Formats: sequence, structure tokens, C-alpha cells
Amino acid sequence: MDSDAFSSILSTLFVASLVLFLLYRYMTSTFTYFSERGIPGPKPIPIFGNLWGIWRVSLPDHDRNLVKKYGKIFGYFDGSNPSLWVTDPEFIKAIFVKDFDHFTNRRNITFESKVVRRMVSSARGQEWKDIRSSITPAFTTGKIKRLIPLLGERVFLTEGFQFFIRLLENLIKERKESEQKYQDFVEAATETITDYTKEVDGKSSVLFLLAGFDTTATTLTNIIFLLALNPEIQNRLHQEIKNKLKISGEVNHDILIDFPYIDQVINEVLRVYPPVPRVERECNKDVTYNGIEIKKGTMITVPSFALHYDPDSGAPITKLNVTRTLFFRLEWGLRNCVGMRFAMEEIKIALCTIVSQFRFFRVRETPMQFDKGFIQVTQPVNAIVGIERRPTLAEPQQQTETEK
Ligand code: HEM
Repeated sequence: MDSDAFSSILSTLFVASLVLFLLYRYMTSTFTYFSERGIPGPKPIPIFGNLWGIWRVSLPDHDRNLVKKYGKIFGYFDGSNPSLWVTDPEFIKAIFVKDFDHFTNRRNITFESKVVRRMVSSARGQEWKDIRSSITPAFTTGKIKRLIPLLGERVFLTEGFQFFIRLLENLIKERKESEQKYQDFVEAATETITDYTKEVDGKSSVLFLLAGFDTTATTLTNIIFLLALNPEIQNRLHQEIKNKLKISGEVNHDILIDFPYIDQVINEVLRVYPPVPRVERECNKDVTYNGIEIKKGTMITVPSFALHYDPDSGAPITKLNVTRTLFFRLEWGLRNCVGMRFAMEEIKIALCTIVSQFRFFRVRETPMQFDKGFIQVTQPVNAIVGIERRPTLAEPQQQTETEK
């Protein structure tokens, strides 16, 4: 090899190494963010940060293990972006409630679709405030009551989200061209958010589906699964529903009044299996809490499963303790779940209807499993239970196996 060729190879190698080195420096430049502040956390790797391998594990287990290892406040990297993980209740309250103005937004994700981009859950700053204040009136008690006779089979529909987007687009288009009144969810929602609807060409009702559909259906699945594993709680719930039905004759809004046990059961299931696995906020101003400095742009992540569990008890939780009340559920300050009351009403109506007609029982020992990898809603993938039809109120009452 002549000396020109040799020096050309050398300079190519040098430039390539320099580029790789600069790239590496660039990709890892944020990795000292937490160590400089004395905050513990798992060691990140270039490109992935702490995300490597996350697609192979279940998010609830992954998050609980991290909190068990690193404690109530630690640093994590989504790629090269620092995110402070918090399960300390006082810290959470400071961020979500007291200093809400510095933590108004969720993660900034660029969506292609204008409709999805402007959903209340992904909207930011003033735009979020405008959308949120225009949809809140859709969730008054009166409107929720009006919607509940309409639920029934819709709660159990399992078609894809895209299908609903198309369906709603067509539905709203048809409604615009018709004078007819339907008194249903689409109408109630579009009535209250007329300004927003105009702006995005009638597609805004979609926002309720993404946040509200999977969470509610998942919660119902989880309740049924845990009732099957906790027959004494199922029996008491069934007995209370039966007593209510003896008076009212049918499942409706009124039987839910003065029925604290059903709230206790639902709340406890939401603690054990929270459908939204992580709740996030983005910091928009440098702040310091108890000596912990949070720079503008840092994400705050609250891992729900780890927050709701005692990290020291490693066992899978299947035992419901309906007397437990102290946990965060949907109450996360001003940007909390806008559909909370609607969801509770919807779940209670469905639960009264189902539990009054069917008994659920354990068919095998396998604990609940969840989808692996990044998920917005922790969907159960192994919630198998036995079902037995109960006698109707009019039929002679026979005791089921567990009631004997
Ligand atoms: C059991 C059912 C449900 C659960 C567990 C649930 C849970 C949550 C959670 C944890 C959040 C995030 C709160 C935060 O960031 O602080 C949220 C936000 C939200 N939820 Fe729900 N949700 C449920 C049902 C519903 C329903 C039925 C609707 C609509 C009809 C709905 C609409 C929304 C919306 C629009 C947001 C975003 C609010 C905003 O950014 O202003 N959710 N939900």
C-alpha cells in the first residue's frame, strides 16, 4: 500500500472516530443530570437511556422493581431526556396541586393528526385550559344521568379505535345535516364543545374515547377478575345490589345513591390495578423542593402501580381490602380525569347489571398478567374466570356453591 492510500485510510478512520465520539458525547450529554444533583437511579445507555429491554417486561412489574430498588425519588432517562420519578405523596401534591402552573402539561408528542394533537389529554398551556373549560360542563350530574340508559352493550364493544374515529366523524357529519334530536353522548358532548368542534371540523368527540373507553372497560374486567378471587366481597356486593333491586325493580341511577360499598370495591380495584400506569407532567420553570432542583423541561413521572403498592411486599396483589382509602386514584389536581364521575357512574351501572345476574369464580391459580412494553392503559391479558348465571329475583333463590 502506498503512503497516500495509507494516509487516506488513516484520515477516514480519524474523521469516523471523531464523528462517533461527538455523537456519543451529544447522546450522553444529559446523563450527568441526576448524578450531579445527588439523585440516584439506574445507569442509562446511549440512544435508549433506561428504556432498553422495556418491551420484554410488564410495565407494572418494571416500575415496581425500580421503585423498590431506587426509592421514592430517583432519576430515569427516556432516551436522553431526564425524567424524575416520584412516589412521595407530599412531593406529588406539590407538583400536581400546589405548583400546578409550573407543571401544566404532559409530555410533548408531535401527532400527525390534528384531531389527536388537540385532544384535551395532549393539548398544552392555554389551549388545554380553553378546551378543558369547554368540555367540563358535559360532565354535570344531569348530563351523566341522561347518558347512562344508553350505555348497555356499548361498554362491551371491542372494535378498534380507528373504527370509532371513522364512526364518529360520519355520525357528527350526519347530525350536522339533520334537525333530529337524539339525546345521546355524541349530542351532549358536541353541544357543550361547539366552538372547539367548529374549529376541528366536528371531530372532537374522539377525545372522550381514547381516555375514557379503554380505562373503563379495563376497570370492569379487573373488578370482575378480583371479585372472582374474593368471593366474600362478591357475595356482599351481590346481596347489597339484590336489596336495592327489591325496592327499585331495575338498575338505574337512583339505586347508586347511598351505596358506599360499591364505591369501596371500585376504589380498591383501582388501587390494585390502576388502568393508567404512569401519570406525567412537564416542568416549565426551574424549581427546587427540599433541595431537589428540577430544571425547566424535565419530566415528572408518577408510576401508579408502584405508588399504590407497598414496594416491600413483593407478592402479586389479589386480595381486596375494601377498607383501605388512602391512595391517589384520579384526583391529580386541576388536570385530573375530566371523566371521573361519568366513569364511576358507568362502571357502577354495568357492575350492578352484571353482578345481579352472574356469579364469577376462580378457575385457576394464575395471577393477572398485563401486556408487555409501552402501554397507555394496562390491559389484562390473562383475566380468566368462571361464570355462573344467578337465578332471577322472580325465580326461587338457590344458593350458589360459595354462598352455601
Ligand atoms: C375507570 C376509568 C378511568 C380511569 C381509571 C381514568 C384515569 C385517568 C387518569 C389517571 C388521568 C390522568 C390524570 C392526570 O394526569 O393527573 C386521566 C385523564 C383524563 N381522562 Fe380519565 N380515567 C377514566 C375514565 C375516563 C372517562 C370515562 C373519560 C371520558 C368520558 C375520561 C377522560 C379523561 C380525559 C379527557 C383526561 C385528560 C384530562 C386533561 O388532560 O385535562 N377518563 N384519566
